[in-house]
Amino acid sequence: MAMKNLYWLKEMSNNKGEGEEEWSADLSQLFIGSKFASGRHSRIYRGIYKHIDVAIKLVSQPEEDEELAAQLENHFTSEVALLFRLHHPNIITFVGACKKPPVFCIITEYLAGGSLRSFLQRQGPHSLPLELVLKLALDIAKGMQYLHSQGILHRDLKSENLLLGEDMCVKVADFGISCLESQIGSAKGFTGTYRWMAPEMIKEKHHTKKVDVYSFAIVLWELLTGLTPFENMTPEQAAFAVTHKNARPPLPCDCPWAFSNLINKCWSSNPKKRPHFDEIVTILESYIESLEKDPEFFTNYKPRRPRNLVLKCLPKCNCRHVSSSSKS
Ligand SMILES: Nc1ncnc2c1ncn2[C@@H]1O[C@H](COP(=O)(O)OP(=O)(O)OP(=O)(O)O)[C@@H](O)[C@H]1O
Repeated sequence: MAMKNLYWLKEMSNNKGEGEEEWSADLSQLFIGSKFASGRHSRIYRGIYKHIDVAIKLVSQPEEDEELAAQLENHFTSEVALLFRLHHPNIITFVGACKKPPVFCIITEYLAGGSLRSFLQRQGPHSLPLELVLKLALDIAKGMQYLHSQGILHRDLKSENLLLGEDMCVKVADFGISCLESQIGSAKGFTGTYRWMAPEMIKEKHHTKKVDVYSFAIVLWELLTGLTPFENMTPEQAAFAVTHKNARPPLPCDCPWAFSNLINKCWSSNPKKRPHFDEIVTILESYIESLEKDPEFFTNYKPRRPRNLVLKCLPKCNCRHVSSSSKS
């Protein structure tokens, strides 16, 4: 599928008329089918583009709200520019786009499994086998590792924006509020989703790639529990609890150490303490390898103590001894 799309994309970009962008789709080759989903400002249709099964996101600009219309146009332009340059098995494949105001459309591959959120809702709480949690988490982490390697922040990572393809392969989608690391502005007036949003972003402070690592922790929690984060709160109450009470969704009491350890690091309130996706991918791959060797891995796993913690635990007299002897 990805190869096919790349081929068409290349062909499309070789035959552009005046005023058309490299990514412009040939609308005479597009067949729009029925609507199957909606976003806050969009409707998503199934369709066929040059014999490929596609999803078509149609965004209509509201005539009565100029500010919102301008914002939606910005999101569209930035989403297309970013999608156009991304090629990875865990990132949704871009097919083409069309900008004919007041209608904008983005055409991507169609992912029959729908969103991870709806999949988790269908499965019910606490029902995914840990092997599957690991596989899905690794797919997401690999997609995010690639995105960050391209200098891009997603900024709206959540189970609704993760889509399931064949063989339960997860792909990261919806780059409407993503941006280049080199162009991060303030998070003021941000339209991301509070339940998944890092505290520094809720506070509209300076933010980094690490906001995606925080959101990844919440998604990992969703995979383990099948629940909605901060379910009994409104999004605003959740934002308040996260920023002022350092609240996080409760980990299940039977949550294996291997996961709670990783989640606690990833949603740390200090962004610098959150690992990079390179490290997360390595950790998840090591878990998969260990699980293959030892089916009891999750029961037997004990986190290694950091070295400075061992020093802190030494009896005081030993510490004094160490410091006095090093002085002399
Ligand atoms: N390529 C696709 N294949 C299958 N389903 C899709 C695809 N694209 C979108 N969807 C479905 O449509 C929903 C909304 O898509 P998307 O998040 O891209 O729209 P949006 O307008 O950006 O939404 P919002 O602004 O509310 O986040 C997804 O959660 C998913 O269920």
